Amino acid sequence: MTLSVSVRQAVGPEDAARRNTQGLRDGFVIEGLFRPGEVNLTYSHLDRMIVGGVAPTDKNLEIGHVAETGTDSFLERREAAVINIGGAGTVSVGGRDHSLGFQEAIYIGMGEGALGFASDDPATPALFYILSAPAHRTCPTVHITREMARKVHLGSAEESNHRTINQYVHPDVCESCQLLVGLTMFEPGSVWNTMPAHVHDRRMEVYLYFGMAAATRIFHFMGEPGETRHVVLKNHEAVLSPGWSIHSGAGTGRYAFIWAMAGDNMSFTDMDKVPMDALR
Ligand SMILES: O=C(O)C(=O)C[C@H](O)C(=O)CO
Ligand SMILES: [Zn+2]
Repeated sequence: MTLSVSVRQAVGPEDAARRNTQGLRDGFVIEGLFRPGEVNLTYSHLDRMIVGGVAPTDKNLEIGHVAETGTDSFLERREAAVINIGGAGTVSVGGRDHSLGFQEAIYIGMGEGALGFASDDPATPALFYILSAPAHRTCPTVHITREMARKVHLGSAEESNHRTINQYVHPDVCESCQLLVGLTMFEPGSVWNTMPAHVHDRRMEVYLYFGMAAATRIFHFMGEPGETRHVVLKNHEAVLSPGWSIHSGAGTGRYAFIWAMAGDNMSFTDMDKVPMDALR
């Protein structure tokens, strides 16, 4: 089977607070995203965000019909973004090929038809990370380079959170209906992301952690501010964040992460900051 889809129902805060470690992972953590030669999608009922990984080897892979969307083709009523975090590869959109190098992205507008994926060299396969949300109009498909991303510098070495947020799918870079996508990178020695923490009930969010050594782990914090929990994540694991949950992490070593949001508005800065005294 080259295409598999798993469905995640929405989990509320009271339910999450009662779950043990495995229960939290079952509800929120996405493991095994990049399986060689496969397309692996998770359909989340949080704003109907689809989170996927495609790792082509010697054969090209395709996303055409996805039964869970109830439409003839995957993008009939959806938009998507793809970021490559592996070797060089090609994404075919509506019959046109786009070469994507490491950390390059493509925004794909609604109605573009089937998507094709290929690696330039099966020995160093491309790792295409996919995010897709329902759309209400077609925005132009745009190839987004690392240079095009809007940069926001945050934090400091003293607070161990000196980092740059690279906003790839953002109104200042390209149009989209509801997707906002970016990639956060750290200065050496900085390990904390998104602390002080925030919530945004208007939008869900999903984090994919990558660029980690095999033994590195992320302690990812989630939950309502007064009822926090954590999950321990390794390289290439993603975690879903409902609007009511903080989403913050600390790494035991070097890492980067891709964040993506969908929901009621497109305002990256629309966040409710959580005062330190409110965290428990
Ligand atoms: O490092 C950070 O802080 C982030 O990257 C935060 C995310 O972009 C986010 O949570 C946006 O709502
Ligand atoms: Zn956020």
